[in-house]
Amino acid sequence: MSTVQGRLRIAVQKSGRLSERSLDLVRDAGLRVVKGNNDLLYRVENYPIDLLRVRDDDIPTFVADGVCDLGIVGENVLEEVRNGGPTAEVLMPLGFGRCTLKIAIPPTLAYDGPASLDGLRIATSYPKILRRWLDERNIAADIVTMRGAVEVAPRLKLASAICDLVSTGATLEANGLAPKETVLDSQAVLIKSPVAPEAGLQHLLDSIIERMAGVVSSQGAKYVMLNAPRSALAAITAILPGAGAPTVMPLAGRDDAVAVHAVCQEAVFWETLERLKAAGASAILVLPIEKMM
Ligand SMILES: Nc1ncnc2c1ncn2[C@@H]1O[C@H](COP(=O)(O)OP(=O)(O)OP(=O)(O)O)[C@@H](O)[C@H]1O
Ligand SMILES: O=P(O)(O)OC[C@H]1O[C@H](OP(=O)(O)OP(=O)(O)O)[C@H](O)[C@@H]1O
Ligand SMILES: [Mg+2]
Repeated sequence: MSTVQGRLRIAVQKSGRLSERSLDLVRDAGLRVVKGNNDLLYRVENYPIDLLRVRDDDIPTFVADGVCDLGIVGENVLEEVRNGGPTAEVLMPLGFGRCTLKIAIPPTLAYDGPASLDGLRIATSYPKILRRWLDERNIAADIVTMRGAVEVAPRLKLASAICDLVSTGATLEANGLAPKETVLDSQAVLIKSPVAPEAGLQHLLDSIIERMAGVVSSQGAKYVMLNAPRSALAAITAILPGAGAPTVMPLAGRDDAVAVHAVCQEAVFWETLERLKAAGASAILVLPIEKMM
């Protein structure tokens, strides 16, 4: 049994880059989170659920071992912590915490592809992922494991290259390093324990997962309504970004035109509206979607 005293547990990062968005997801799924005196555990007041707030490195293990039923963690951490034992199941990517694990070098180092790393020392917080990447390419390099501030390693002559997370690239630039290889693309994912909750909580667990999937898929989605000449219907439908089959309805007193309603899964830009208008659409409305299931 993974649960304690009839409550589900969700592991989230306590304080860091994923904390706020993880809490947002939990709240958007309809869970009312109460911050009590206990910093490690936040209670959900409208369901028997607790949020366990921990270091992100511990989340995969907590979920794999059944200490928590669900967890929100970066793919980079999940990959690094992976061992031979039971593993958490990845349910879905969450669309935030996007970053890339990259190998970067100072400009003074000659670089002509991954083979140039042979015989070098590379500093990283992700020794296992890096070792696998190097082994797959038959590169023999030394790995220096650092917990943080990896980007200073070349300046301290601790290593010739680094392998670290990058999003905007500002940290690399500030340290005079240039990215050369992508080792892993990462984002936050929802993970589930292989250990089933007690029978009475299975339904709640399924429902929370379904709600979270709804929150994620409605992110950025828009509801588009417009009027279109019947003759331009095919052209207009083709312009709507990421829309399935739209709903087409008659317009009172107008045989030549229809109303079109569609859920667009991709961003609807001003350019999209201009193209729709040029194709004959009028009275175009773009509305946010609050919930989707
Ligand atoms: N620059 C970035 N941009 C976007 N996402 C990032 C960036 N750096 C890291 N991340 C993602 O956010 C996760 C958490 O990053 P953070 O820096 O808060 O971790 P941490 O310092 O290891 O925190 P903890 O104290 O929980 O161990 C990373 O594992 C990664 O998935
Ligand atoms: O490409 P950038 O946008 O500059 O982001 C990259 C930086 O972000 C991460 O560190 P973070 O700021 O989370 O601090 P940490 O090293 O203390 O975890 C990562 O380790 C890099 O240092
Ligand atoms: Mg960490």
